Amino acid sequence: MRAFTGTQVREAERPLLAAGQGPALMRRAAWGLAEHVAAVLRARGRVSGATVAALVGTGNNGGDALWALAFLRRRGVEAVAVPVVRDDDGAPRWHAEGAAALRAAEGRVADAVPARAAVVVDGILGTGARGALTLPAAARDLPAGAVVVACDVPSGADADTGGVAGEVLAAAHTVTFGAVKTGLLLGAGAAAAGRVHLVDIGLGPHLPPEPRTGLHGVDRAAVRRLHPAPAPDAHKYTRGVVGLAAGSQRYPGAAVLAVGGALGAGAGMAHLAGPAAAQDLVLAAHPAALASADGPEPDRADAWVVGPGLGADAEARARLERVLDAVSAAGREPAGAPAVVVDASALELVTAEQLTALAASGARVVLTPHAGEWARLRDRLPVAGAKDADAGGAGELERLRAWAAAHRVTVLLKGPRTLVAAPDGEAWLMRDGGPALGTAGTGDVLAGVLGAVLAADRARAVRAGGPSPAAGRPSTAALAAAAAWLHARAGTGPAAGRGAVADALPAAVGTVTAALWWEDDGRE
Ligand SMILES: NC(=O)C1=CN([C@@H]2O[C@H](COP(=O)(O)OP(=O)(O)OC[C@H]3O[C@@H](n4cnc5c(N)ncnc54)[C@H](O)[C@@H]3O)[C@@H](O)[C@H]2O)[C@@H](O)CC1
Repeated sequence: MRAFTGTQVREAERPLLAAGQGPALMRRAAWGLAEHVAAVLRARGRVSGATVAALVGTGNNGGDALWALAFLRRRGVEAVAVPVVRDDDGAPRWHAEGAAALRAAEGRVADAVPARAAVVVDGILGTGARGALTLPAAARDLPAGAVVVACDVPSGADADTGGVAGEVLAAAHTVTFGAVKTGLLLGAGAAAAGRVHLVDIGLGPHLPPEPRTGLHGVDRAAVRRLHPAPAPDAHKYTRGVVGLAAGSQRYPGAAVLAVGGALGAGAGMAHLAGPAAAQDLVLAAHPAALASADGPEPDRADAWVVGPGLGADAEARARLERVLDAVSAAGREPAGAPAVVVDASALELVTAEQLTALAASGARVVLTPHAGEWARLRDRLPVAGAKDADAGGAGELERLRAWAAAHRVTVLLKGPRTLVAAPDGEAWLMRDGGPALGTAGTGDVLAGVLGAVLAADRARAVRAGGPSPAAGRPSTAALAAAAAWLHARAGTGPAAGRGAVADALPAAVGTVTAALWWEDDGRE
């Protein structure tokens, strides 16, 4: 799935409209809308005899709603159109052909939504909305039991950003046309959209093809491609070695969680670089792990995870530097630089110069802040244009993209929904997380999972003859999204431990990864 801004969808429609296909597109959209409304009615009882009202605005969004009412009328629905704008002479100001279709189907026009309405279609505003909306009176007192189904976009939500400048009409379902709009997935727009259903109206070939536009969604099938089962002849080195600079005298537990995440996600080897206290805990919890003061040999690691439980003292800074030096040095080796995950404490320490050096080394670099770390990162390493954007919706996405581009690193912003943005603008949204993962320590596990996913990718590339960004190699942002999906499934799916405490998460990651890899040969 890839979502596009409302503006991109309007661009895609333009040649079709110029070719006179507007009415056909509208009928296709309205047909899909009517189908979804009928499904809602069926789930609640009968279609025929039910009442559906539509709040109808002045533009094509209202036109869709009028056509949908006309189609529903033919299925025995009582169809009631409520115009939200009337001219001085009292005539509704709305889509003329849509209104004619409704009249021909013997639909009604009323000033208010009847109390018996089972569904209210919101056809007030779609992608043509500009600025703040004040809800019309007819949208204020809807019958308590009526299900609101938004036509294309919930009125009041910005189809590009998900921002809501004024009022918004919250829906249980949004039936959207041509492509999922980013504003339905982000910010307040996502909250107002309810469940999103896509109706294909044939825009596919006209939408921008480049991966850096739009917003990618991640699902199980994508993760199977991005983090595939090891090759039949795989061994620990070809499955990827993860080095972890994690844990400290003060925070040894973070090392246990990060190492657990890496092992759970199937790393061939996880090797802690840390102080004695962290080494002891890691080995007690994960006998399969290695632990030493310095971690793997610089040319052995396929990915480094630096930061969980590192602390903020001079020693932490020195450990971060050691990892970054090792990565930059390895960048000159034939095998190229290992990937780096910069997490937790390391996000508070890393400098702009270090990020520049990492980018120059050719390493895949992913920073994994949560909201608080992201705010501090932006303050500490500011980027022009990325500061004042509206943080409520896709403003956040644009800010992430701008920051990632300026520092030439991929950023994974974790939270109930996780956004990933790459320097070239490629962006991913992972929506399967949620509050179950909002406890201390889950981020450490994610850092380890991401380390394993990046390490496996590099090890595959080395085997294939070199880690240069050969065609067909997945993007860093895609790999980061895959790691976030594994982590979210582990925290929220059937594999999640009771109470969803981070301590149980690595084992759940193992269950999810094993199911992903071996399900076809019955080893689940
Ligand atoms: N263009 C196309 O090819 C297709 C468009 N479709 C529908 O058309 C919609 C876009 O239609 P339009 O471009 O006519 O735009 P809309 O119907 O979204 O809104 C435009 C109207 O709303 C008014 N308006 C804008 N902002 C307002 C605000 N803040 N408060 C009050 N009134 C405001 C404008 O003055 C204008 O009259 C899409 O969302 C979709 O539902 C579909 O029929 C599919 C095909």
